[in-house]
Amino acid sequence: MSKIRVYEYAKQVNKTSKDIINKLSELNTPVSNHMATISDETIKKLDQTFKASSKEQPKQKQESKKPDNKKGSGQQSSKAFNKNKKKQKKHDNPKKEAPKQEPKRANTKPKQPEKITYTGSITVGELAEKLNKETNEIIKKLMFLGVMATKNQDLDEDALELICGEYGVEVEEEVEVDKSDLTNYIAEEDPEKLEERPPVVTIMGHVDHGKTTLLDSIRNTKVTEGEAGGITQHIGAYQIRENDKKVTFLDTPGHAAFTSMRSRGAQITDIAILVVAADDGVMPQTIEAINHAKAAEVPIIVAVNKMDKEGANPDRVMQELTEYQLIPEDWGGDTIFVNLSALKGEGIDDLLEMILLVSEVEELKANADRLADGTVIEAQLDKGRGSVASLLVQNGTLRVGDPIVVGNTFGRVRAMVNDLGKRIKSAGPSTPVEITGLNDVPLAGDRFVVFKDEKQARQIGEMRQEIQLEEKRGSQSRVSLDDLFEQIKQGDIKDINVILKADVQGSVEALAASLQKIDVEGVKVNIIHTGVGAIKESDIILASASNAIVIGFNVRPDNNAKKAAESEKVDIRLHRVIYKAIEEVEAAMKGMLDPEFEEKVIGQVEVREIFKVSKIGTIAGAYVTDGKVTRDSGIRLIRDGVVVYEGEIDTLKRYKDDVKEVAQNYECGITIKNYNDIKEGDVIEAYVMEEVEI
Ligand SMILES: Nc1nc2c(ncn2[C@@H]2O[C@H](COP(=O)(O)OP(=O)(O)OP(=O)(O)O)[C@@H](O)[C@H]2O)c(=O)[nH]1
Repeated sequence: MSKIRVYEYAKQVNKTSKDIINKLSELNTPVSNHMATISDETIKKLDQTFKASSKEQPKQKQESKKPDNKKGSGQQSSKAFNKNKKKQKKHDNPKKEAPKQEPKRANTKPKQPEKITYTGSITVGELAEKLNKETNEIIKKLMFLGVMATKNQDLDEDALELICGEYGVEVEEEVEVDKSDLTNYIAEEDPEKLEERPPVVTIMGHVDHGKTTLLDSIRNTKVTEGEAGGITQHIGAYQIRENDKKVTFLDTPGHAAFTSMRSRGAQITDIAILVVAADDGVMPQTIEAINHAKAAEVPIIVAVNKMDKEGANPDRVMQELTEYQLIPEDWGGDTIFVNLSALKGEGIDDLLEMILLVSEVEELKANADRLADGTVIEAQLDKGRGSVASLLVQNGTLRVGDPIVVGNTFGRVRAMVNDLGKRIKSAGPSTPVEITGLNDVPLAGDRFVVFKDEKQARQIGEMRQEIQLEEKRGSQSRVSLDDLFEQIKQGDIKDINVILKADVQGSVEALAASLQKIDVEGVKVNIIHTGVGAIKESDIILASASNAIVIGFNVRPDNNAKKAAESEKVDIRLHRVIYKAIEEVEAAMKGMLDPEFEEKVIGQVEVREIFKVSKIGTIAGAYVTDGKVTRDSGIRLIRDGVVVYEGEIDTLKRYKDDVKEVAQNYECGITIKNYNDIKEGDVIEAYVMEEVEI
């Protein structure tokens, strides 16, 4: 028998959940609430009490519920009743009708639906409507069940199930299908058709520990061995053959690419090779790599590299790694360690053997006999070929001519090339290929799905493109230090969001603290994310999502981050000196608050006479030769073509009157603020500052 919950049982025997709970505690099998499940044995005991009399139940229920009807469900039935008796006269009192309702009851019952559905969430009021009940009745029932809720409150799943259970109504959440979601178009797997597939391997480890050398070494010894005549083609991954089995290596070493893929929801790695140099031991990026692999729940094989070097100490590496729960089999753990020299090509066979072993244990499977889906490894625009994307087929078989949606792009697979530069017609699971034929360039980590029908692929692709465009349009234009002023002026931003990456934690903290102290007229720096290490694609995605600028201190963006920053239009600022970084942000903020002004000369005045007045200073008796001079204009005093003073007008008079401006061909008296050394023959140039339209 399947599990039954207290409220379900209560419903079966026409009792309240509370009755059942009380009975259960009497039977010494107490339960915590109405949702508790009851065992078969307990059910038997309950049956003895409740089912023995259940034959009489309906009658009993009707009788016992009679008084109730007036308060609770009675209201509901009166509503239903009124609905059924539309022609009934208005002055009819439903209460009076109550006794008459009784036989009619059976007819009104279908009014309560057998099943209700909802999407997302449902309020008490909405539920009442769906159940065809009065809201008050639902609220009361909920109270009785220990749930306090008002009409407009959302009900959680438990409460919803509970109350619908009380009414004997089935409830189901309707999940809205997102038509643009590619995963909806991946057909359900037929387990019968699953077959072993090659593992996909990523090589990770600390800088200079030999990741690239190892990748090259494997490729050189293994690829060319089997496939003579091929010309190595960099498509982001390659495949080798060992003991008649294939292994796929992603050839962007390091965990940056691995993580940026993961941040986009793509999980393509089956096995991580952790390269640790035997002469150097565990280093910061070794630990990062371990954490990334663990977070992705990918099995790790440790490759202790540079064994040929003097000072190589594999035991030390093993010892150090025990701290991170990577314990060799010899020491009672389950981590595979392989000693090798990538440079000399020694130990490579052992490593491959171990990869095949782990992959066997992992039981990696796929179905080649279906439409393909997988992930973009990398993509770019090629001048001659247009959009070129390297894809890893993860399931199914990809064929030339297939209608395909890749991320927000779509098309038909026009040409397909493998890692040896050979044109191929089809590619099965775990195969990396490079394709052309897409209408645009997708991003690394994007998912691809093949469609049967080209029309549908186009439709879905266009829908996805449209959504992406909408998102772009809807999102604020990106902040950049260059146009910060404009955006603040328009009231678009109040805080400047910053993502901070630095080489060491100390710098992160110092820079973050200083940036946060900047306050230019209420506009502040808001640090939304900090981290140590290179600027990664995930930083850019975060910046793009939160309209932030990225500041890198002694670090640089990796390639994926650069590409993403370009496409997402995220402003990256790189610095090597802390105060310069602070200065730049502060200057941009001040710049934005002090709008740019441009000087505009409005007139020329000739000094013709000088009057020295003891209390006032020097007054220039002058004549406006060109334009005009105004009371609030700035002035430049020019003597023999040289600016001798720059300042402001103090007083401007015509005869004895203060005036605001004096026009061309008029005489005036001028004093200059804080300056008395005016001479006959000087020229006063008057100018104003005008705000520049940006
Ligand atoms: N002696 C010796 N040197 C090695 C071995 N493997 C790699 N090296 C050397 O170590 C240096 C770094 O190797 P890479 O393969 O570039 O290291 P990496 O981990 O890819 O470095 P990054 O790409 O900078 O992270 C190079 O000078 C290699 O020649 C090895 O097995 N033995």
